[in-house]
This record gives sequence, C-alpha cells and structure tokens, in this order.
Amino acid sequence: MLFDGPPAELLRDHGAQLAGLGLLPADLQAGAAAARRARAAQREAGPLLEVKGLTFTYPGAVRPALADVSLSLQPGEWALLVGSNGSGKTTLSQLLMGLQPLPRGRLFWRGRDLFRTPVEQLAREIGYVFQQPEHQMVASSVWEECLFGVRAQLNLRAGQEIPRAERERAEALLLQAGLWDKREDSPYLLSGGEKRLLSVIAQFILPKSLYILDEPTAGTDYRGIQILLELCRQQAAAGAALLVITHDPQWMEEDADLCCQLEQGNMLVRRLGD
Ligand SMILES: Nc1ncnc2c1ncn2[C@@H]1O[C@H](COP(=O)(O)OP(=O)(O)OP(=O)(O)O)[C@@H](O)[C@H]1O
Repeated sequence: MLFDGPPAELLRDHGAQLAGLGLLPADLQAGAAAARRARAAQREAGPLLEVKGLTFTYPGAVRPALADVSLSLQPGEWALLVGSNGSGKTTLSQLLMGLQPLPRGRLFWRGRDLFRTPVEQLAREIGYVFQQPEHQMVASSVWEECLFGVRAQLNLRAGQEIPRAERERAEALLLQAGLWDKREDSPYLLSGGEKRLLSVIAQFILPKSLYILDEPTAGTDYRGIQILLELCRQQAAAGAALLVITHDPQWMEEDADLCCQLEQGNMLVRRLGD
C-alpha cells in the first residue's frame, strides 16, 4: 500500500485507515487514546441527554407524532435516528432544540429538565444542522459563513478579529472539507453537497457536547460522505455525542453505537454491534 501527498490531505483522506494500521504519528495516536479515556470518564458522569416517555401531538392532529418515546445518550455516543417519511424524526429533533412547545418533565439535559435549561446554554452545547443547509446561511463568503456562529457565540462585532485558535480550526476544517479554495466565494454558489459540508463544519468550530445532524448525507457523493464520516469520527473521538437523522444508515452503521428506529411515532432503540 502506498500513500503519497501532503500530510494534511493524507490525514483527511486516509486518517482512519492509518490509525487502524497503527501508522499515525505518536502524538496523534496518544491524542486518540486520551480522547477514549476522556470519553470513558465522561460516560461515568451520567447521560448527556435523556428522553423519558415523551408523547407529543401537534395542535389539531388526531394522533401523536411521538408516542411514549425514550432514549438515553451518553457523551461520545453516536446514535442514528431512522424511520420512514412522517415517522417523527424531525419532530423529535426539534423538541430537543426547543423549537416546538416542550412537554415538561420528559426531556433532560445533563440530568436537568431541559425546559429549565437556559436557551443560551443549549445553543452553546448543542449544534443543530438543518436538512436544508440554505436555511442556516447568512454570510456573503464561505469563510465568513464558517465563522458566523463563532462571532455570535463569542459576542464579536463585525470587523472584530476572530481569535487565533478558532481561525486555525476553521482553516483546518475548510481544508478537510475540500472548501479552502472556495473560501472567498458566496456560500450560495456552492453545490448542494458542498453547502451541506459547510453547514456541518461551521458547527464544529466551537466544540459542542451534542451535534444533531438532519440528513447530512442526502444528495452527497461518495467522497463527500467519506469526508463527513471522518469529521463525525473526530467529534465523537473528542467526546461529543452525535444524533444523526438519516435515510442512509448504511454509511454510519459501523461507527454508530445506537440505532433509534421510529415508526408512526413509536421508537425502538437497538445497540449496534450487539
Ligand atoms: N407543524 C406540523 N403541524 C402538524 N403536523 C405536523 C407538523 N410537522 C409535522 N407534522 C406531522 O407529524 C408527523 C411526523 O412528522 P416529521 O416531520 O417529524 O417526520 P419525519 O420522520 O421527520 O419525516 P421525513 O423523513 O419525511 O423528514 C407527520 O405525520 C407530519 O405530518
């Protein structure tokens, strides 16, 4: 087997393979081991997110969109949320983000009623990527789009400099996503798959505890999916939990820990690899 090319590209394209062969530089290997230890320690601290017997009916609807749904997600756990059209996936993810009226006492974030958790804390700790990337785009260039959330979260005014750590992370993520050469273009000029990758990496710049990704592989080609998978693996290795809504679970089944199957509002949770 022969890999040739700049280190950043080799890491991006073959990182998982190199790690599997034990060929990553020592500092990166040590980093992965430390991340695993950190994830184990975090797990002992208890679930990050708990959904307990959640039933939700839209106003005027005759049957509930979600019926007695339960789920527990630990730090670093990767869950797939699957199910046919209209089964309740988006409803559940919107409830988790407080985008629908919240039933009290059914959702817990870090052991505390999600209803009582300040919205700013949820925004800081949970990253949500919408099904339609355009819905989240606001800036005039790919670079500014990437850093828009950082500016908001760090309370930076227009023209104020982005701290070096976040700038470097944005550069690394744009390189990894293959979008560096398009950093000055309008995000609206990107292809559908590129927009999707941009909206995902924009959430990854300031690390969060949970990422909810709604259909991240839809309309994305093989290379884009491989990039996305590697990006998700890196977040999970760093201790973040992932809840990925998908109609293409086959791409993530090897990496994911849980598969949550929704049908007509009823959910069955299966641990993968058991
Ligand atoms: N705003 C709304 N008002 C009333 N009913 C709604 C609303 N949004 C969704 N529903 C209904 O709730 C049910 C679940 O919809 P939801 O969008 O959560 O499904 P989904 O699993 O995300 O579907 P898809 O795979 O098509 O995105 C469906 O029967 C849908 O018609």
